[in-house]
Amino acid sequence: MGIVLGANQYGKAETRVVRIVRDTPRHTIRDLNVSTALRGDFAAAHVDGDQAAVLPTDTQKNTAFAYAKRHGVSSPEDYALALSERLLEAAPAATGARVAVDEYAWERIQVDGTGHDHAFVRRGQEVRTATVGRTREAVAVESGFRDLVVLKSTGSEFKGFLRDEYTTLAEADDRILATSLDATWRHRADPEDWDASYAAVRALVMATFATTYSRALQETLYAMGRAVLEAHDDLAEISFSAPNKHHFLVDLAPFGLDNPGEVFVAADRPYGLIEATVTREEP
Ligand SMILES: O=c1[nH]c(=O)c2[nH]c(=O)[nH]c2[nH]1
Repeated sequence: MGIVLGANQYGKAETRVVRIVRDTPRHTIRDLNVSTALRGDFAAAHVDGDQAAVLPTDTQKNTAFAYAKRHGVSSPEDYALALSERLLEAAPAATGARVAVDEYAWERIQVDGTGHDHAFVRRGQEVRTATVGRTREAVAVESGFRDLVVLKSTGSEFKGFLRDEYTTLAEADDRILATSLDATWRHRADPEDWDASYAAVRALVMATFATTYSRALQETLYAMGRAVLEAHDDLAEISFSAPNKHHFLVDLAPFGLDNPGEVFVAADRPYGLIEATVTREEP
């Protein structure tokens, strides 16, 4: 039996691109981590050592910087759309390009109640993500975030679960629910404003987390997904990955203290990992 090359792709991972707009004294900043990959007919490079069709990863990195200037970064999605188009143009052997962008948010430093023109502080919350997958026929855009850490100190229970001889978990009527949420959502139409679309989905996810009584993290994920798809007709699907950051009640009885849901130990590992996609029914 012969040996053949299977699936392959190549590109430059984690190019750190920082774009400042300084046309006026009030600057803006977009801080990106950009990964590009090409796939297609690159068999000769693998099998014969022939680089004729290979657009170097160094060039892909340079293009990421050049496009931050030429095209600009009005949003991670818009930038990734432009960069993916250019990479397909530049590499005729490629059938597909994938551009994945992480964005780190900065906000203006407040001085005497106003945001400074050119001094910023890193906003330490989630990382925003955008991924464009482009072929010569089609383009798909996914937006999302990683590591949005949220917690509610009541309004969450977990009970009525299946028990067997290895089950020791006590039923919880009122527990802490905490997670470091990852989410990605797939667009079926481009919104007018990528930043506004991102902000709206993020806000809705958080509001639903806050206001939905949770009988399990599974129910919370579904509620968040349903709320997003109901409100945003332009989205096809949303997926969540949510580690259940367990908070266990500490037994303070040895110290003569009661503990009605006040002192917890935040456990590190292991953690439950709850994942779900919420999608639309086939027509
Ligand atoms: O929200 C939860 N879902 C589970 O499936 C689960 N399993 C578990 O032990 N605790 C929890 N919590």
